[in-house]
Amino acid sequence: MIGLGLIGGSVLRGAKAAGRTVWGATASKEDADKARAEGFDVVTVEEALHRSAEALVVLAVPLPALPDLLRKVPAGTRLTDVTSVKGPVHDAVHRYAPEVRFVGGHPMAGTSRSGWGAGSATLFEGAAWVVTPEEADDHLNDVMRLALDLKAHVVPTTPEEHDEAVARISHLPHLLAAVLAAVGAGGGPLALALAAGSFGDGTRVAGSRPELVRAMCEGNRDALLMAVDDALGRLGAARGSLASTGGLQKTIDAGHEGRNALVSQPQRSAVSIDLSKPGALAALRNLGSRGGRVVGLNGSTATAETS
Ligand SMILES: O=C(O)C(=O)C[C@]1(C(=O)O)C=C[C@@H](O)C=C1
Repeated sequence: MIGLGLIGGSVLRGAKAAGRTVWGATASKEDADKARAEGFDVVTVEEALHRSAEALVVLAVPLPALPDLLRKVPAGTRLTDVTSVKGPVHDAVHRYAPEVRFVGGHPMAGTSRSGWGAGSATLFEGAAWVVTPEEADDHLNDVMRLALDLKAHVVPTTPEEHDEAVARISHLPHLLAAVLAAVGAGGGPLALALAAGSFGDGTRVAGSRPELVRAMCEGNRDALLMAVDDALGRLGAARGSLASTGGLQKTIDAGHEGRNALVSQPQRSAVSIDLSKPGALAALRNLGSRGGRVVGLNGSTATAETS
């Protein structure tokens, strides 16, 4: 594990709790000291990469730190990551570490707190863990096994589809939370004194570390711009309705439907995917694109649920 912040620290703790042999490395002395105090084996980044020949290496560093790190990764290393954007990470791996074996990863869990102290072994329980494989092979199986050990379910897809989806459901919400928090605070002390559930829920992630949010949003610029345009179009229509034309109900109904689709439990059917057969990669991507997920792995057979 390289990077021992919220996500890296949680993967390290969860993997240890699942009975794996783990070690971590971080450039942050503060996170390293805290992890060592909890009994974790923390080494230098160089030592972690040196030990990496037999290990699955998880990179949990912010996107801007990846190129320098990737240049140091030995050829043949089995690598995954937890970065919230996938297209730029795949591009960086192809460019700076073309000889490594890489499966992109993104666990869909977090809190607005950061650093080793905010992590927990159970952070990923019940969460979606995206994988963006370029091949269906033993390395992909190892990455999926890690996610399943941490009690997440695996959603396989392509980097492009991932980036478009998370622009809508993660990066845009962070921007909207920032805007909403600023608008609310603009109402002064009375507005903040009255703030209750809706303001608190809608602005929670505005409490995240600003530089991490910026890196996340800028890392997915193109897809996020499209999501922002969609949001501005809807907000503009809502404003027009409110100011003059009527029809506000349409905007609110569309939101109500979107929320219902999120909270309603889809009917899921169980399927098996033989990962040793040609066509397994397409079958996995197809599963994920339709909202399905892998929930178990037995040898080279994935147990999956379609939605
Ligand atoms: O729950 C939170 O605090 C989060 O922000 C988690 C969240 C998100 O839901 O947008 C944020 C970034 C991660 O890459 C995945 C998930």
